[in-house]
Amino acid sequence: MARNQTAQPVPGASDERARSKHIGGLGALWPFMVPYRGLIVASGMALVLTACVSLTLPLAVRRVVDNFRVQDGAILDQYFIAALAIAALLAVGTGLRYALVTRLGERVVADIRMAVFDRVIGMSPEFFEKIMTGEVLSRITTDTTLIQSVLGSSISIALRNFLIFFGGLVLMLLTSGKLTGMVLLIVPAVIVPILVLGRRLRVISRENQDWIAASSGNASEALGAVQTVQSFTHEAASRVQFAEMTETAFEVSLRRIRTRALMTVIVIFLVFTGVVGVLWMGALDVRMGVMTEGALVQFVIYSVMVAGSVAALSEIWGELQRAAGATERLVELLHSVDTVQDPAQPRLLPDPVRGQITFCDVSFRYPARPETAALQDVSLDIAPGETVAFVGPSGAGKTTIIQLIQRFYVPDRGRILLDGVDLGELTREVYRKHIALVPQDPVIFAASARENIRFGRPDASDSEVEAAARAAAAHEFIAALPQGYDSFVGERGVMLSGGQKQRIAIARAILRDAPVLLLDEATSALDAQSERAVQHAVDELSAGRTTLIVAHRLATVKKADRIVVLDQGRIVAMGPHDQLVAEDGLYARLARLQFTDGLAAE
Ligand SMILES: Nc1ncnc2c1ncn2[C@@H]1O[C@H](COP(=O)(O)OP(=O)(O)OP(=O)(O)O)[C@@H](O)[C@H]1O
Repeated sequence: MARNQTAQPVPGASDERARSKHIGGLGALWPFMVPYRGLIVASGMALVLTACVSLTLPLAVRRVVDNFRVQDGAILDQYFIAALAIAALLAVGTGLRYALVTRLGERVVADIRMAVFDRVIGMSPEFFEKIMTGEVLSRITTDTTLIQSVLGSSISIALRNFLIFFGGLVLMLLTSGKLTGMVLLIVPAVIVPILVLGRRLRVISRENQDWIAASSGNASEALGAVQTVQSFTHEAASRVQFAEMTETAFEVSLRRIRTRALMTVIVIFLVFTGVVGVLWMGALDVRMGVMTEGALVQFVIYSVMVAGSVAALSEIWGELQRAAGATERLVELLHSVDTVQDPAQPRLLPDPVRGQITFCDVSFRYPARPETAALQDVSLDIAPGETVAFVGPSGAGKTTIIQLIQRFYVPDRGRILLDGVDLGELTREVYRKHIALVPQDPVIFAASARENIRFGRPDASDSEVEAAARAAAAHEFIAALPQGYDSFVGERGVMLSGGQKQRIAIARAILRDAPVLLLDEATSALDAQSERAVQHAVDELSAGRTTLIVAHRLATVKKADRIVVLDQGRIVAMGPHDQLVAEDGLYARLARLQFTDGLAAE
């Protein structure tokens, strides 16, 4: 499979992505958080409360230890009760913080998901030429999940650990300046190997993930096309490819395991040596009466808390960076500018819309192919109710005409008018209500037959849906499905034949009941019976509407009021079938070659 090459991880590519992630990128989340100020303040308060409470716990422990040998047991009881009260406060505060912060994370991420989808669903096709739908989906799901975990926990954990780190350090100093000094001397000895090995570990982990992603990409491609793989007996090769990538991922993870193990040995050894050293010094101080046992215990607890907060912060830092990158990517989507814009002050269409379509000197190049003109100086006036068939060799610009009429792109020069109003002066939503499209490859959604037809007009009643299906010659086969109109037709309509899908698409367009009909005929030949059924449905649909057909069938072309012959983006001939055949130009040649039922049979 040729895609294999692209599936290979590019060394350093993800590093590059990671490095560009400045944690400041998270600032872009702020506008999404502002509406929930109350929640933020409440979470902040719960957070500060729990941090302060946990810092007081060692103080209570110290009192308990120092009063072990006091005769009056009531004092000891008091300190234990105080410790219990602190623990209860800590428990409630932590639960509250969790509930508030998680809710904030979920809410903000739901808002971001909706904002991104709202933006993307309205973008014109040029946007999707530059970005793959898979990428948009991964941004909406994976990137927002990262943000969710950051907002819903990491940020609050980071803040709490900041508080505990500084608070704990100050309290350590107050407990024993000498021992704190010792700890501060030991810290660099532990931190340096963690930093060095940690960096190596990150690089290896990323490489490992790249390989896993590549191997699953490879597997999903092979499984997605499993029938093709089996038809070409490519299973063995696919197995080898997948095994190689998986083994490589395993070898990389072995390197990760070795580095991690080494790091664990070094860190545990250094940390415990340090702890033993400090305790030793502390014990000497206690023996000499410079320090009480309780103070030593208090000091040890603070050191553990401070060390724990440093470890937590170092872990969370990477997550914050990843989330910052994710935020940047989402914000990029949110701020992407659409090449097609609606006017600030749109005009209205005359009521009722008659369906006159006019092309005035239209020239157009696709933004992705600026060197070739897809349409050049096209002028054409289509009367209300007229049926016009567009024919021409492949790449002549037929589909481009249909795209421009839907205003998926804006012409470089010239104007396109509906009932005398320039499309640029209308909002796309208003204007497209007057258009019904039957695409070449009918899109069927993973829903019931009824819902698929109702897509044409969501407020249509069941009887209107059925009437449309009858007119499209689709009623009979739908009624024969196991659950009739409620039958699920499978993802992309896999449970339907080509002709059935087309008739559903036609029923959808009939239901839409728009004055302008755009029909991109399917190129693939249907059997004679389906062909007749589809043809009948098309006749029913186009009656009384302005109809533009990209035609591939002789029957369609012959029925059209007018045939427009396109070649290399220009109109080269125009007229009814007989006249064009008599002229013996491109049309006559095309007709002989292209139309499946051929002129020879005439
Ligand atoms: N999205 C696009 N980006 C860049 N170029 C495009 C795009 N879509 C079409 N083209 C180019 O524009 C020209 C006209 O294409 P168009 O799809 O209108 O042809 P067509 O007459 O419908 O052909 P066919 O009968 O094969 O469908 C072709 O040269 C094509 O390669």
